[in-house]
Amino acid sequence: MFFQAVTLFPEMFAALTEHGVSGRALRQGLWRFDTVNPRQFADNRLGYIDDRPFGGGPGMIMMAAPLQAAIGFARSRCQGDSRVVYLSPQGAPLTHRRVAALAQQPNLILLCGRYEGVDERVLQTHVDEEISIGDFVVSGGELPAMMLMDAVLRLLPDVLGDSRSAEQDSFADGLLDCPHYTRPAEFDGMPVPEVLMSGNHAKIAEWRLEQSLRRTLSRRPELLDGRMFSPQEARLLERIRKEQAN
Ligand SMILES: c1cc(-c2cnc[nH]2)ccn1
Repeated sequence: MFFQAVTLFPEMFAALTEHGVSGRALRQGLWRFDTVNPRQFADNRLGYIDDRPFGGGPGMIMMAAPLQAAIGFARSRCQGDSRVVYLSPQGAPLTHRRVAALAQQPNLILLCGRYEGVDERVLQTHVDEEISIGDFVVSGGELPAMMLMDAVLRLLPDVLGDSRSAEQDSFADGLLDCPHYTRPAEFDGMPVPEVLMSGNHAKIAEWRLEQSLRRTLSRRPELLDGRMFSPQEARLLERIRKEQAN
């Protein structure tokens, strides 16, 4: 996977490239990263890359030409297909399913806007999809881009070192994750659920699945809409729903 970020703040991406699982994987060569700063493509002496919005209104808009040139340069560095993603509150919500699809791409170019946004004409001609990480506005696309990158990188082979971790993540099976515990066995007078100390791996797995179903049903019931259930999941759901009905 070759990630490129079109960004006015390339140094922000150190959060991913110099730290944690993603930084280690980068050093191991499991993925590649580079940035392109639109300011180097400004077609004026002072490096302007934004201007006032036609029609008036607050703030500035990023101009189309420097962004188009930056995206073109990023694409020229890709071997094979590349996909351009613009991070914006107007985009389609990022879900695990979308992350898994993006993880299949060899080259992803992430366009990070600043100011009040970017000229619509570059979105219409050079962006393949718009993605939102939530219904809120932040100062720019860089943090949303890093969240998308982190979620994608966790799904790449060998990045986590233990593939079970990604499978256990919330949403990996369409359910919220179960509760987790570690030492001490009693903390602040609160014990660890006995089943987790039993050494019975089948019972532990069933307890964890039941907890995931309970948590999903109570916190995000819409995630269960249209989802297929295994016989074990259906049995556990039936038991939970009966219990809640009484
Ligand atoms: C993706 C991008 C953004 C965003 C980009 N620039 C300001 N906010 C917000 C949510 N999801």
